[in-house]
Amino acid sequence: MKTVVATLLTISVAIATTYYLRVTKPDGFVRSFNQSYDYIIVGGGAAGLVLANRLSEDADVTVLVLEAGKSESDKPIYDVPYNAPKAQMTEADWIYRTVPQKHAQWGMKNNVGIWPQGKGLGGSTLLNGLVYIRGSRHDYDTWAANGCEGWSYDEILPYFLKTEDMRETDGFDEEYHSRGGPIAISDTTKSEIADVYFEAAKEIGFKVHDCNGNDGIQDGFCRVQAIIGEGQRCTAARGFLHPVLGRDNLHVAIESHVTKVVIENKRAVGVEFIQQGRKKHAAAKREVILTAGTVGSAQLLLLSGVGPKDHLTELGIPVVADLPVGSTLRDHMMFFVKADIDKPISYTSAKVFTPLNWLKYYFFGTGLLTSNAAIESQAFVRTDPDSQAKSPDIQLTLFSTLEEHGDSFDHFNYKDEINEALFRSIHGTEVMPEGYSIDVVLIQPKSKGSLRLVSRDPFDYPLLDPNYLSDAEDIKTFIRGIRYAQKMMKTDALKNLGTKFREIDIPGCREKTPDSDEQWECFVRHLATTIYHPASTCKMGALSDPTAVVDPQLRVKGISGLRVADCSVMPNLTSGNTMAPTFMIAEKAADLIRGITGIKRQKLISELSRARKAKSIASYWTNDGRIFFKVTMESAKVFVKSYDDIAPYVPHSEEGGPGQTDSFF
Ligand SMILES: Cc1cc2nc3c(=O)[nH]c(=O)nc-3n(C[C@H](O)[C@H](O)[C@H](O)COP(=O)(O)OP(=O)(O)OC[C@H]3O[C@@H](n4cnc5c(N)ncnc54)[C@H](O)[C@@H]3O)c2cc1C
Repeated sequence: MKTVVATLLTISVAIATTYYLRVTKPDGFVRSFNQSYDYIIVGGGAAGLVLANRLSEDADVTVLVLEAGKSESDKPIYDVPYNAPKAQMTEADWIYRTVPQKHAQWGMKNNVGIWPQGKGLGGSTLLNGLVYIRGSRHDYDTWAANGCEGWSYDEILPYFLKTEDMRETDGFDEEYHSRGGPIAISDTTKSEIADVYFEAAKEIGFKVHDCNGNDGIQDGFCRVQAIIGEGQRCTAARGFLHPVLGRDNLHVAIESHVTKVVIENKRAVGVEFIQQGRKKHAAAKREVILTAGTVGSAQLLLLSGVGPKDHLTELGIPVVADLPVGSTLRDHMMFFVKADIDKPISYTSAKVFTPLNWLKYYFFGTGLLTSNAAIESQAFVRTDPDSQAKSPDIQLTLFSTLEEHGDSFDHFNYKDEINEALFRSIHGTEVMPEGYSIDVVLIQPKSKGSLRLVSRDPFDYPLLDPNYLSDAEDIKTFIRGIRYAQKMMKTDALKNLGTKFREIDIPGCREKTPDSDEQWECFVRHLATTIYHPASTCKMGALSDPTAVVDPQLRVKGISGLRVADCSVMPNLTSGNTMAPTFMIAEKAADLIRGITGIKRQKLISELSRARKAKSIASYWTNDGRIFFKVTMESAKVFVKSYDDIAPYVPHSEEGGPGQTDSFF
């Protein structure tokens, strides 16, 4: 009897300890403050926590992070990858809304769409779809060509690598992936249906590869990589903050809503914020860094007198700097096409949310709950055969389920009759149907919108007008994307699963000819929604660029001691989801702030030392005045500014001398 009790006791203690270790997180948040800090970071989201970690590496500087939301440490539910959609519309979501849209969202109540954005430590990494995709070489080379010096693909790739802790070993290419960074990246789960997508992709001629590798040329088909480690979501808080909460020089304050940047004589000297109903102030000795996201950072600049003169004057806000804050809002949109199948191999809530899967998740980090909402594969396509486009314009994301948002109908603000038409036959059934969804995403939208204040009250949500589908080109691209999705569904591989296209039957489009472009346009204008990637409200550009708010060092033009370093600075949307690029922006920002001109230099030094060991450089070539070299033993593509840097390591017998070019690119 004693042995049985002892065994049961030991098992219980083991279970309790495992559970505790997996679901509890450190706490280290301050409610009392110093008078001043070297750096004040506004917003503890994806970007803010990168900066908190990197800037506080230097023990001599003091850093304060102010986050409006709570810590997520008491909400383990955010960590479960399959729960991603359920984290929306909770207290970790600002639940913004768009203004009524003229050209889109016709199927939504008052043409108003809901815009989730994360609130709490981790920001939108608390509730996002976990997809880790960097965008294309062309995105960044275009940024650089348009005046953002230092932001070309070759220059920013090392910052992607710096963030990453790649957990996969299969096909791991060290030129494009690395281990040991703060954010765990794993391949998503691989259901039986995911294998079939690959067959389908090959059938229609997609190149199957790593969309985060391949020299930044995304075109093709790939598994989805996601911010998952040990089966759990690796939020920015888990990756960047928790390991450094013990640093004495880093203070993190939650439930601290920043209401204004204090700017004196064109210099940011501190911030005002409200914590638990009390107004507080913190002074910045060096810089205030805004990382409050695309909505929050722009809103704060406007409240602080930085923005379009007319708009500020209208609201009675004294103008500190006349800049086009909020004038170039952009967002990606998505549209789902769905198919039923007759094999029981897709995800359904009934199959996923079982007691056994919860046990597997909590104790072993395995099972269906570790799937990021059934998002398993993706394709990047240049759909326009006539265009000279250098990168894809459509992303197809394959969800191995028919359920978009768990079992909720409310996420998109669709009218009741639309909800009925779209979801009743999926969620309102006793046996949930099997199938898959192809999410067609417009990754290079031409439509451009705006963000404006509604009042001087910092707690009033701003007017968010993405102006979706106002550019007719966007509709054409969407329809071409839908045709690709149809093409995939018609492959033998997917037909063999019994693929049956799920007809869309919604009021407003019934009179259109079935499957005509006109009918698809009608569907898209009614049903397409945000895919939650608003960006570009504080656009980066050359000092001379009248559309830019920050310069390529991310400094707000005309104001010293103030930077913006989050998703809002993107000059243009990247081709894919925006979290990985935001991590990269913040990694680079940390170095810009610290005066490090780029880890390109560090990488160069280590590559040169490898070359020294290898005794030679195998080959080199030039491109746009830059010199690239390969060492003999390992393939390492690095560029240097001058031939002199590599000359000592180039053997005399080697072909090519100064000035010789090679058409490698
Ligand atoms: C539902 C959803 C799904 C998504 N899915 C994906 C995906 O699968 N893959 C992907 O790559 N990207 C995805 N994204 C986008 C991605 O998460 C964001 O682009 C990224 O997190 C932006 O980082 P950020 O630092 O700019 O802003 P955020 O991460 O949103 O952080 C901003 C932080 O600032 C805080 N803040 C705002 N205002 C104030 C204030 N006045 N005072 C103090 N704090 C403030 C906020 O509370 C928040 O914590 C998704 C986003 C959402 C919302």
